[in-house]
Amino acid sequence: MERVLPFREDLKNGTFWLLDQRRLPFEEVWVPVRTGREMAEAIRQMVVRGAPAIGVSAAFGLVLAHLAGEDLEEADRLLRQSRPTAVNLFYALDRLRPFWGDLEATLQTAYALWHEVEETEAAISRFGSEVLLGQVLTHCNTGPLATGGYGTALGAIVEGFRRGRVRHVWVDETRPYLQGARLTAWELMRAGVPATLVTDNMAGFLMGRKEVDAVVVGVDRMALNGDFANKIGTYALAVLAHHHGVPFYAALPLSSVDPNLESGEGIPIEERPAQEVTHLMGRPIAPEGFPAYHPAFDVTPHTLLTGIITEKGVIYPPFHEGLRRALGLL
Ligand SMILES: CSC[C@@H](O)[C@@H](O)C(=O)COP(=O)(O)O
Repeated sequence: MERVLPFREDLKNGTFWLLDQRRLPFEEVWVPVRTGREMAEAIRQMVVRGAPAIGVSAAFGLVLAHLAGEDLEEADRLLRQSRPTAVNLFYALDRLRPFWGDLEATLQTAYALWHEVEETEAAISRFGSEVLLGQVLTHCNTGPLATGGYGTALGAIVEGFRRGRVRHVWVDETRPYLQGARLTAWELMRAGVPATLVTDNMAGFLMGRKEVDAVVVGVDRMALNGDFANKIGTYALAVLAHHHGVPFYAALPLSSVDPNLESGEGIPIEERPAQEVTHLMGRPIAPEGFPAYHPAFDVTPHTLLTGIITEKGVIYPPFHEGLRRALGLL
């Protein structure tokens, strides 16, 4: 089954198209983006989301700013402010900065970033498929829609199914934004992988019944010691897995590691509008005006991790050493 990518380029017409992920799986609507400012707004509003996809989109956002004759410093600033947690956004913009004076080089770097997403995720899928077996539980959405490539955690799951290792997937609905119910379920259905949707609070029940052989999730930003930020709810899942002795893996490209952070304490956590908690798909589910809190990510300490699946292989403890070696810092 062909994967659906979150974007397609039409730069000769000055346009980068985004598949509006807010409307999936009900409607497939493509949104044209023509400036860096528009791209920053699309990222903020989660038309496109998922750490690697945000990185590639931001890179093309800067290309659009170039083409549209915008002030690049301003476009770069707006893009950097769009979403704070996924480090891929900053990684991509940092990679482009040296080439600002040269449109062709900026463009080639944006394509290179996209190509690297594909290459690294093919490897992550391969390495990840080798450690997954039986029934796997995943959280949020980490498939092609979240990356522009094959996916990280979901890439490993789909490859594991193709190799006859993964038998069935438990899909966390992922409150409050429902990336699991809306996007992961859609992608697994298209890929023909047997899967069942559960609400986030069912994981403990399933683990208690020995219905989960492994948990695998994606990453928005990992520190050098292996602590990592991912979609809110990941930490609770890791604690449950630890309690039940269920292996817990994080899958990521090494570009999602922030080489400036020694531990997870310094990871900025995005706070999103309370309305995303008080409303479900635009409909209220709480008394009008009732306060709500919406941290969009949480930080899982590395002590709860079994292994880190990267494009260079699976890293096991001690993570600080393995990560530094993989990054070429040792
Ligand atoms: C391969 S995507 C990894 C993460 O970006 C993913 O798990 C996640 O948390 C996405 O959050 P989102 O808020 O939908 O951008």
